Amino acid sequence: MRKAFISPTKYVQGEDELLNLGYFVKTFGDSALLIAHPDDVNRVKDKLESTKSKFNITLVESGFKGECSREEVQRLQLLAKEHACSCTIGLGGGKAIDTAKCVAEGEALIIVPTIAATDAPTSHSAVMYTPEGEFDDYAYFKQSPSVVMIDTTVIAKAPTRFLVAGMGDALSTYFEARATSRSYSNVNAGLPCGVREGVCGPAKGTNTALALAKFCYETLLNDGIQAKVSCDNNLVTPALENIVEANILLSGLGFESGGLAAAHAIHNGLTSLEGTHHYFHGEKVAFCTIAQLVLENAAQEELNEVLEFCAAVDLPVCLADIGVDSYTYDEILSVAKKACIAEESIHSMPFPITEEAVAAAIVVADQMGQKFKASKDV
Ligand SMILES: NC(=O)c1ccc[n+]([C@@H]2O[C@H](COP(=O)([O-])OP(=O)(O)OC[C@H]3O[C@@H](n4cnc5c(N)ncnc54)[C@H](O)[C@@H]3O)[C@@H](O)[C@H]2O)c1
Ligand SMILES: [Zn+2]
Repeated sequence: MRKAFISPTKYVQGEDELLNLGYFVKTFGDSALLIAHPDDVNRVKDKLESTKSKFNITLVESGFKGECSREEVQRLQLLAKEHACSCTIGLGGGKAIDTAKCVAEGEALIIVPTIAATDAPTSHSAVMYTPEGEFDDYAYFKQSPSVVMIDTTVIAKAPTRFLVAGMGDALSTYFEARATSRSYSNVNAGLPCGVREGVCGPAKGTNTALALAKFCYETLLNDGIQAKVSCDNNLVTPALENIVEANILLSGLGFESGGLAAAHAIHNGLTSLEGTHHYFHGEKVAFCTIAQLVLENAAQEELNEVLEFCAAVDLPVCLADIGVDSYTYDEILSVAKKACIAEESIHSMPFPITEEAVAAAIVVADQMGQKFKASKDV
């Protein structure tokens, strides 16, 4: 059986790690294109100035506009060429990071997340949008980033809601990898080699990736609550460090090499409900994890464990928690239809999928979440 595993060449995290950025730039040359929103640059301005002068490098600021679109990628690639930059840096949230991946096209790329809200940093893929923010396409590159470096002091100072959303994204990782492994479905780590070009065929997940995904879930249960309190107080603690690692490294390796299944497909389906648009990716994924557990009729004990965790760290457990206060069955069926299109990862579940079964799982997950909340209120 053909299996694949993919990861960044180097992952490093620590307090004030940003001060070492110049060292990593220097391994490629003397200058880097800095893809970052001006607000995010300002947040870490002192550290950037310090590393620039210590390592004698130039950072070409790009005024990133905030969306990973074809137009923005083209503009930034021209800028990199004009300034003959030796490498690309993506600094900020998932959108700046994905844009940097598109600009670098798998070469000489340093990723510096300033929030731990998604598992985008380590992956060799990017999600592209139109300049207006509508989904456009997925892009896959020949390699993952060369370096992923995380300054935990910066993450601890960012609003806690980002860290908690990252826990929501990481929450689905084990359950989706487990489903993918049970169905022997293909994983993203096998892309783009083969599948698109027809060269060497798709690949299944490794035992390694499944073990990392499981450890990701265990870390959330062990350290999630304390990490949230640490972030509320802008402090770095071992628990916060463990959660940063879980949200970014374990979840990133887990989803790319372990596989996605129902939770992320239902998340994509939910974009058809306007109310959800104001919520973060990971917040929606948390509810969708509950929906996947209902869809696969997971043990009640497991469902309760996930509900307890979500409630403890303030992640959504029902549709009202992600902006959907009321709905009709037809609206939920249209979410399910979108989640079930042929290309979606929901077909990695280890049993045949119907739109009606998915709609039922969403409604029942919502009811379970509401009941759980009500039981906590009394
Ligand atoms: N490629 C992948 O593998 C992958 C995986 C998951 C998500 N994604 C993509 O990631 C994107 C979502 O990422 P996101 O949730 O990080 O959103 P985002 O990139 O839009 O960032 C959210 C906001 O936080 C701000 N920000 C960054 N650092 C900050 C800090 N320290 N303090 C305060 N604010 C700060 C950003 O400027 C931005 O305004 C989506 O486009 C999604 O498709 C990609
Ligand atoms: Zn995700």
